[in-house]
Amino acid sequence: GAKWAYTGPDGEHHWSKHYPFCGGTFQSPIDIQTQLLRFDPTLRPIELQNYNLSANEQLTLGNNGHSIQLSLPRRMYLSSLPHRYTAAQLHFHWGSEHLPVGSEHTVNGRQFAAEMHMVLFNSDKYPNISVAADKSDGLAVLGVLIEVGEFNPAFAQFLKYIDGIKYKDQRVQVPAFNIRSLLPVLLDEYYRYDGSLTTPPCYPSVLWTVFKNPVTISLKQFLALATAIYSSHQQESAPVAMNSNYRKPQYTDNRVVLCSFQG
Ligand SMILES: NS(=O)(=O)c1c(F)c(F)c(S(=O)(=O)CCO)c(N[C@H]2CCc3ccccc32)c1F
Ligand SMILES: [Zn+2]
Repeated sequence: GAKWAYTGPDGEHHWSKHYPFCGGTFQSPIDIQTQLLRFDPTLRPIELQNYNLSANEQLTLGNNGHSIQLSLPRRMYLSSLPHRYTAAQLHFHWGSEHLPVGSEHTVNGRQFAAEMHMVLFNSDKYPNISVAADKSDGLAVLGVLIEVGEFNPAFAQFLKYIDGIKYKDQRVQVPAFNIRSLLPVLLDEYYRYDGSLTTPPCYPSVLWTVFKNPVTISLKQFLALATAIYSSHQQESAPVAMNSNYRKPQYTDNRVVLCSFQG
């Protein structure tokens, strides 16, 4: 499809020219206003199956020009939703060295340093993520807010390989690890709403789950994300640093954000 970016003439205010859904409804991310949340007692703790991967298995870590993404094995899935959602990939959104705020979802207007997204597709109904991507019940994304603080040994498991994916379309194989360790401790405290992909083609096909509790990474780990990655190919003369790869909050309109917790 047509190229898009986070700034300049192909930036987010121009996405809808080539990707009409980006100018539509049910868009993500949004600002989560905690005073307007509705507690829903039917929201069960998130349950991931087969996330404890063994080190003799390998995952593909890649730079797709918009983010860094880690492939996930198809045997990993979410079992706590009405349909089985099978894992596809996880990727990140972050700020820049000089502006360490880069999450997509905000909470009461507060933007966090970064955000991790685990993308899953409805494998009860669709054969793969590409077919599921534009179906209203096609995708589920788990969002994890990231703050700068304590060193995160789980993130280190793949961050130590990012010098191999500095440029667009580079990929490396990394030893698999326990993907659960990337998620917050409490999987029963989250926000839930209907939204979209936050990148073109912005399909309104995502059941969003954003965990209430952030995880932390160290400043050094944040800077690795914000300074070591380029959205340009290696052979290009002018390297373009990949940072601030986040879409701004969209209109909530009359969507109600549910929450799985009280108080
Ligand atoms: N923030 S987000 O969760 O909405 C989101 C992204 F931010 C993002 F960058 C990607 S991508 O594939 O890495 C690049 C552009 O699609 C995807 N990729 C998904 C979307 C559709 C699709 C189809 C095949 C493989 C991956 C994806 C995504 F779901
Ligand atoms: Zn994302």
